[in-house]
Order: sequence, then C-alpha cells, then structure tokens
Amino acid sequence: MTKIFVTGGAGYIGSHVVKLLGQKGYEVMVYDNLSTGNQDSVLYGKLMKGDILDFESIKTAMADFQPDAVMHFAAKIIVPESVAEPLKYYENNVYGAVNVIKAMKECKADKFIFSSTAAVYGEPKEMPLSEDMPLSPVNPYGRSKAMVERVLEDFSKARDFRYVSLRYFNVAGADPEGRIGETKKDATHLITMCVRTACGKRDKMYVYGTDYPTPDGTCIRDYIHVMDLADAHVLALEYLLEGGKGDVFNCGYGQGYSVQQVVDAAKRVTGVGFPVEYAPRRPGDPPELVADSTKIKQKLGWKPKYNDLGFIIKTAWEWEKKIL
Ligand SMILES: NC(=O)c1ccc[n+]([C@@H]2O[C@H](COP(=O)([O-])OP(=O)(O)OC[C@H]3O[C@@H](n4cnc5c(N)ncnc54)[C@H](O)[C@@H]3O)[C@@H](O)[C@H]2O)c1
Ligand SMILES: O=c1ccn([C@@H]2O[C@H](COP(=O)(O)OP(=O)(O)O[C@H]3O[C@H](CO)[C@H](O)[C@H](O)[C@H]3O)[C@@H](O)[C@H]2O)c(=O)[nH]1
Repeated sequence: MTKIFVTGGAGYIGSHVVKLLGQKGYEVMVYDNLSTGNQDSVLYGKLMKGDILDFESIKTAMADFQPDAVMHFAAKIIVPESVAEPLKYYENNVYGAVNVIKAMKECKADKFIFSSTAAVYGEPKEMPLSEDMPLSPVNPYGRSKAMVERVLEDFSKARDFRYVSLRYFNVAGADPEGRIGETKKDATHLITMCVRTACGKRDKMYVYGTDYPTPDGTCIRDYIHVMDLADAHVLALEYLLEGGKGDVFNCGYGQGYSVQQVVDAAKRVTGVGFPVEYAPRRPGDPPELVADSTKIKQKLGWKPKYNDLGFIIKTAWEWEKKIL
C-alpha cells in the first residue's frame, strides 16, 4: 500500500483529502495538533496528535510510518489575523514547513504536496492569474506561503526531492455525502458565515468593503468546491508517484463572484433572508483573485465536478444544518 503522511489532516481541507485518499486505497497517517482540526473528521487511517513545530516529534512519527509521500496542510490560515499577529504566521507556516521537510530528509521521503494559496499573487492588475505571474503577496499569510514555495524550489534543486505546490483559491462547500465539513466554531470564510447566519448560529453577517474597484464594489473571489480540490491532490500525488517533476498549479474554476453575489446566492439557496450589514474593508484583502486553471487541467487532467456556486453553498448549508 502507498503510504501518505498528512499534516493538518484533521482540518477542513485535509480531512476531505484524507477521505478521498482512504477511498482510493492509500494508507494514511494524519499528524495534527488539533489546534483548529477535529479528530472526528479523520475518517481513514491513524491520527497522531503532534505539532509540526516540535521537530523531534514529527521526525519520529515520520520515521515510524516511512511515507511514500507527504501532504502538508498544517498552517494558520486567516488573512486579517496574519496582519495582526505576523510572527505566529511566520513561525507556524514557514518554520513549521521547514521542520516537515527536514523530517522528510531524515527519513528519505522525497515527494511533497504543499497547500499554497492565491494570496501569493497579492493585488495583481491582470486577471485571470496564471502560475508564471510574479509573486507579490500583500499580507503576512500570503508571504509565509510564498516563502515556503521558495524553500521548496531551492531544496528540490539541492536534493532528490520533488514537490507540487497547489495554489488554492477560495475553498468552500462540504463533502456531498454529508460526513464531514467545516467544524471550526470561529471560522471566518464567507460562505461559512453566510450559511451560519442563515441557520441562526449568528445574528447577522458583515460584508467587508463596498468601495473596491469592482462592478458592485465588493471583492471578487474564485470559489472552489473542497471535493474538487481533494481530487486535485490525488492527481498531484499520482503525478509525483509516476515520476513527475516539481511544479506549481492553480486550483480554482476561473470564474469570479463578488461578495454581494455570494450573499445573494446564499439567500436564494437557503431560502432565508438573513441579516447583512455593510462594514469597512478588512485589512489585507485584495480586490480580485480569479484563477487561470488551464495548466492543472492540461498537465494533471483535472476535471472539476462541482463548478456551481449554488451547489457549493448547498453542501455547506446541509452540513451546517446537520451539525446544528
Ligand atoms: N480554506 C481556504 O480557503 C484555503 C485557501 C488557500 C490555502 N489554504 C491552505 O490549506 C491548508 C488547510 O487549510 P484549512 O482551511 O483546512 O484550515 P484548518 O485550520 O481547518 O486546517 C489546518 C489544520 O492544521 C492543523 N495545524 C495547524 N497548525 C499546526 C501545527 N503547528 N502542528 C500540527 N498541526 C497543525 C490544525 O489543527 C488543522 O487541523 C492550509 O495550509 C491553508 O493555508 C486554505
Ligand atoms: O464575513 C465575511 C467573510 C468574508 N468576507 C469577504 O469575502 C471575501 C472572501 O473572504 P474569505 O475570508 O472567505 O477568504 P479570503 O479570500 O480572505 O482568504 C481565503 O482564500 C485565500 C485565497 O484566495 C487564502 O488562501 C486564505 O487561506 C483563505 O482564508 C473577502 O473579500 C472578505 O472580505 C465578508 O465580506 N464577510
């Protein structure tokens, strides 16, 4: 059995990838400190509670498991928090990633899949974004991820080490079978906020910024269903296992929606006219991020199945009602 070591596999995205890996017959070991993750979300494999900042611990866990490949999801992920607490982001996301790679070096694991982000592009003028555009992140979260991409580039030149960096755009929705979804009580992502307000877990939600240079003044993002993203991970893994060279791929649909359009769609899908307040801009938010996803389709044969904002919201809504 091919063995995959998954840091952050108890988190929102990691748990969906673990589910797919388990269904495809991979042997999985999740390494997670459960700071934002949930042990009940790990449907396959073993879960070890441990911190990527603790080098001895992750080295021992990896050496015992002897993985064929490592998927690295563990990170801090909230853009405005990264502006307020930059050191926490550099420590967890950069130093933490270096520890994971060092542990791989010690136990001779040489294939790595990295959770990067659209935030590495910053505030580009041209849209959609292709992988060869310059990296110019505008917040510490994006910078921490761009730094790890550089580490990977350099380390793969120095050693027999191959990696795929997947630059996720805005990941949303839940497992269509309803077994897992977002569980963080203090989640901040837009679609989660919409469905939590619709089911009364929050009194109201805010739209941050109505004066952006976009058609309706609110920010535009490219929302990708979490199971399509999980598929991209399995394709990237198969690519590396078959000898593919290190590479970087955008993960998005190439279709942007404004915050206002998402809120309107959420009201339609849920059938609830939940309260929305208009608030000032949130620090660190670029006006628009939309992917050019040609490369992942051509090179990895990615075929998204859930490219439908209504379906993304519906799966998130069904999950929220289930965990009420
Ligand atoms: N959610 C998005 O829209 C999005 C977009 C782009 C990139 N990403 C990236 O995807 C990855 C997963 O994000 P998510 O949305 O599932 O977040 P999440 O918070 O649900 O998952 C992160 C997981 O990592 C674990 N973790 C964090 N720090 C750790 C540490 N020091 N040691 C061990 N485990 C640790 C947490 O307990 C959690 O289970 C992150 O790397 C994030 O930067 C997410
Ligand atoms: O209650 C809310 C929540 C969000 N927004 C707005 O909705 C848009 C999307 O915000 P999210 O918080 O859902 O996501 P971000 O775009 O800030 O960031 C997410 O996607 C990025 C990639 O685009 C990063 O990778 C990051 O990890 C991940 O959190 C932003 O304009 C934000 O201001 C609101 O108006 N109200």
